[in-house]
Amino acid sequence: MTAKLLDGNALAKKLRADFKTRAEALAAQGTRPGLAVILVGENPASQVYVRNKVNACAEAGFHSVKLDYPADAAPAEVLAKIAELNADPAIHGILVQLPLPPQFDEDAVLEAISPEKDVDGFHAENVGALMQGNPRFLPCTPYGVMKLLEEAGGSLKGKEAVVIGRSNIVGKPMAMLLLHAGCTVTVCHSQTADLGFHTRRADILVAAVGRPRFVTGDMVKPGAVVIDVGINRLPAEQGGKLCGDVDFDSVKEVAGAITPVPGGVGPMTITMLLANTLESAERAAGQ
Ligand SMILES: NC(=O)C1=CN([C@@H]2O[C@H](COP(=O)(O)OP(=O)(O)OC[C@H]3O[C@@H](n4cnc5c(N)ncnc54)[C@H](OP(=O)(O)O)[C@@H]3O)[C@@H](O)[C@H]2O)C=CC1
Ligand SMILES: Nc1nc(=O)c2c([nH]1)NC[C@@H]1CN(c3ccc(C(=O)N[C@@H](CCC(=O)O)C(=O)O)cc3)C=[N+]21
Ligand SMILES: [Mg+2]
Repeated sequence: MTAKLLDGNALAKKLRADFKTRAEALAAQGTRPGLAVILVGENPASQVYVRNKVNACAEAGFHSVKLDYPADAAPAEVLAKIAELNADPAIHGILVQLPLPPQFDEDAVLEAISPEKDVDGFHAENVGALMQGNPRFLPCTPYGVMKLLEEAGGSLKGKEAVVIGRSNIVGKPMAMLLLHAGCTVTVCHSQTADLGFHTRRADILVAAVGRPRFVTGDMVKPGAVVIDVGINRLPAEQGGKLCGDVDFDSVKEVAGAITPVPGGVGPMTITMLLANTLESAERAAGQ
């Protein structure tokens, strides 16, 4: 292995210790940071992430509430709960786990969250603010990736960054943060002609594709920083393990630095959710 391992668990641990100190200080003044997580349906992967989020809150001394709804829940019921949480002074962050079941209009649900409590950064007002360069909350996964890049060291200015994926929750905000950091950014997707041409030019390569081991060593520029956002569960006959969108074994021999899965971007996503919730609580307390 030639690549340096970018350890998301270690960085998450370091940052969360600081958040805990700040949360205790704020609580001593009467404001304990509070996060509400809404989960609709029984998707087992979503249940794991939501449980991780709630546990992370408890460890950092945050207040949290987990609200579970059955897969056939009426959208009006969830929207009424969001309105209640918007008005609840003990709650500084509201997260609705995506994807939602088909009877829901996802955009309508995201717009119902108060932008001041939208710690995912998915509300249209916050997406617009990010694009204009005045972000209120940075979306957690791209924010976590920026922290990992900081840890990798070196300036981002003038670097070639290539993002594979253009979703609203990862690819697009990731490209925006890299652009603001001074990278020259290319966004690739399923219609990109000659993906390898782009990826082999990348000093920083971010894979958010949703396909196991999609990025192989031959697609990577020697010395590049490779960030694996993908979370894929392999079928039972292949061991049932989690794996990323990057073929770790071949890419680690070419890249200069690489994130593992698990233990890379995933724990940093949860960490930046805590960061945003704390920030929101500090704003609510007038700090
Ligand atoms: N670690 C974490 O904290 C998080 C991890 N994830 C994981 O990250 C991955 C991506 O998530 P998300 O963005 O929501 O996924 P989406 O399915 O919404 O987006 C995937 C993107 O990959 C593109 N794509 C698909 N196939 C190809 C291909 N053959 N060549 C080039 N591009 C392709 C799609 O292109 P097109 O737009 O043309 O369809 C799309 O833009 C998933 O594995 C997900 O589980 C997601 C969120 C947080
Ligand atoms: N409104 C909303 N906000 C999100 O931030 C959001 C979402 N919906 N829907 C789904 C994706 C996915 N996501 C992950 C978070 C943590 C891990 C994580 O902790 N991963 C661990 C392993 C977890 C495991 O063992 O399964 C790791 O990579 O080490 C993974 C994925 C947040 N998402
Ligand atoms: Mg999607």
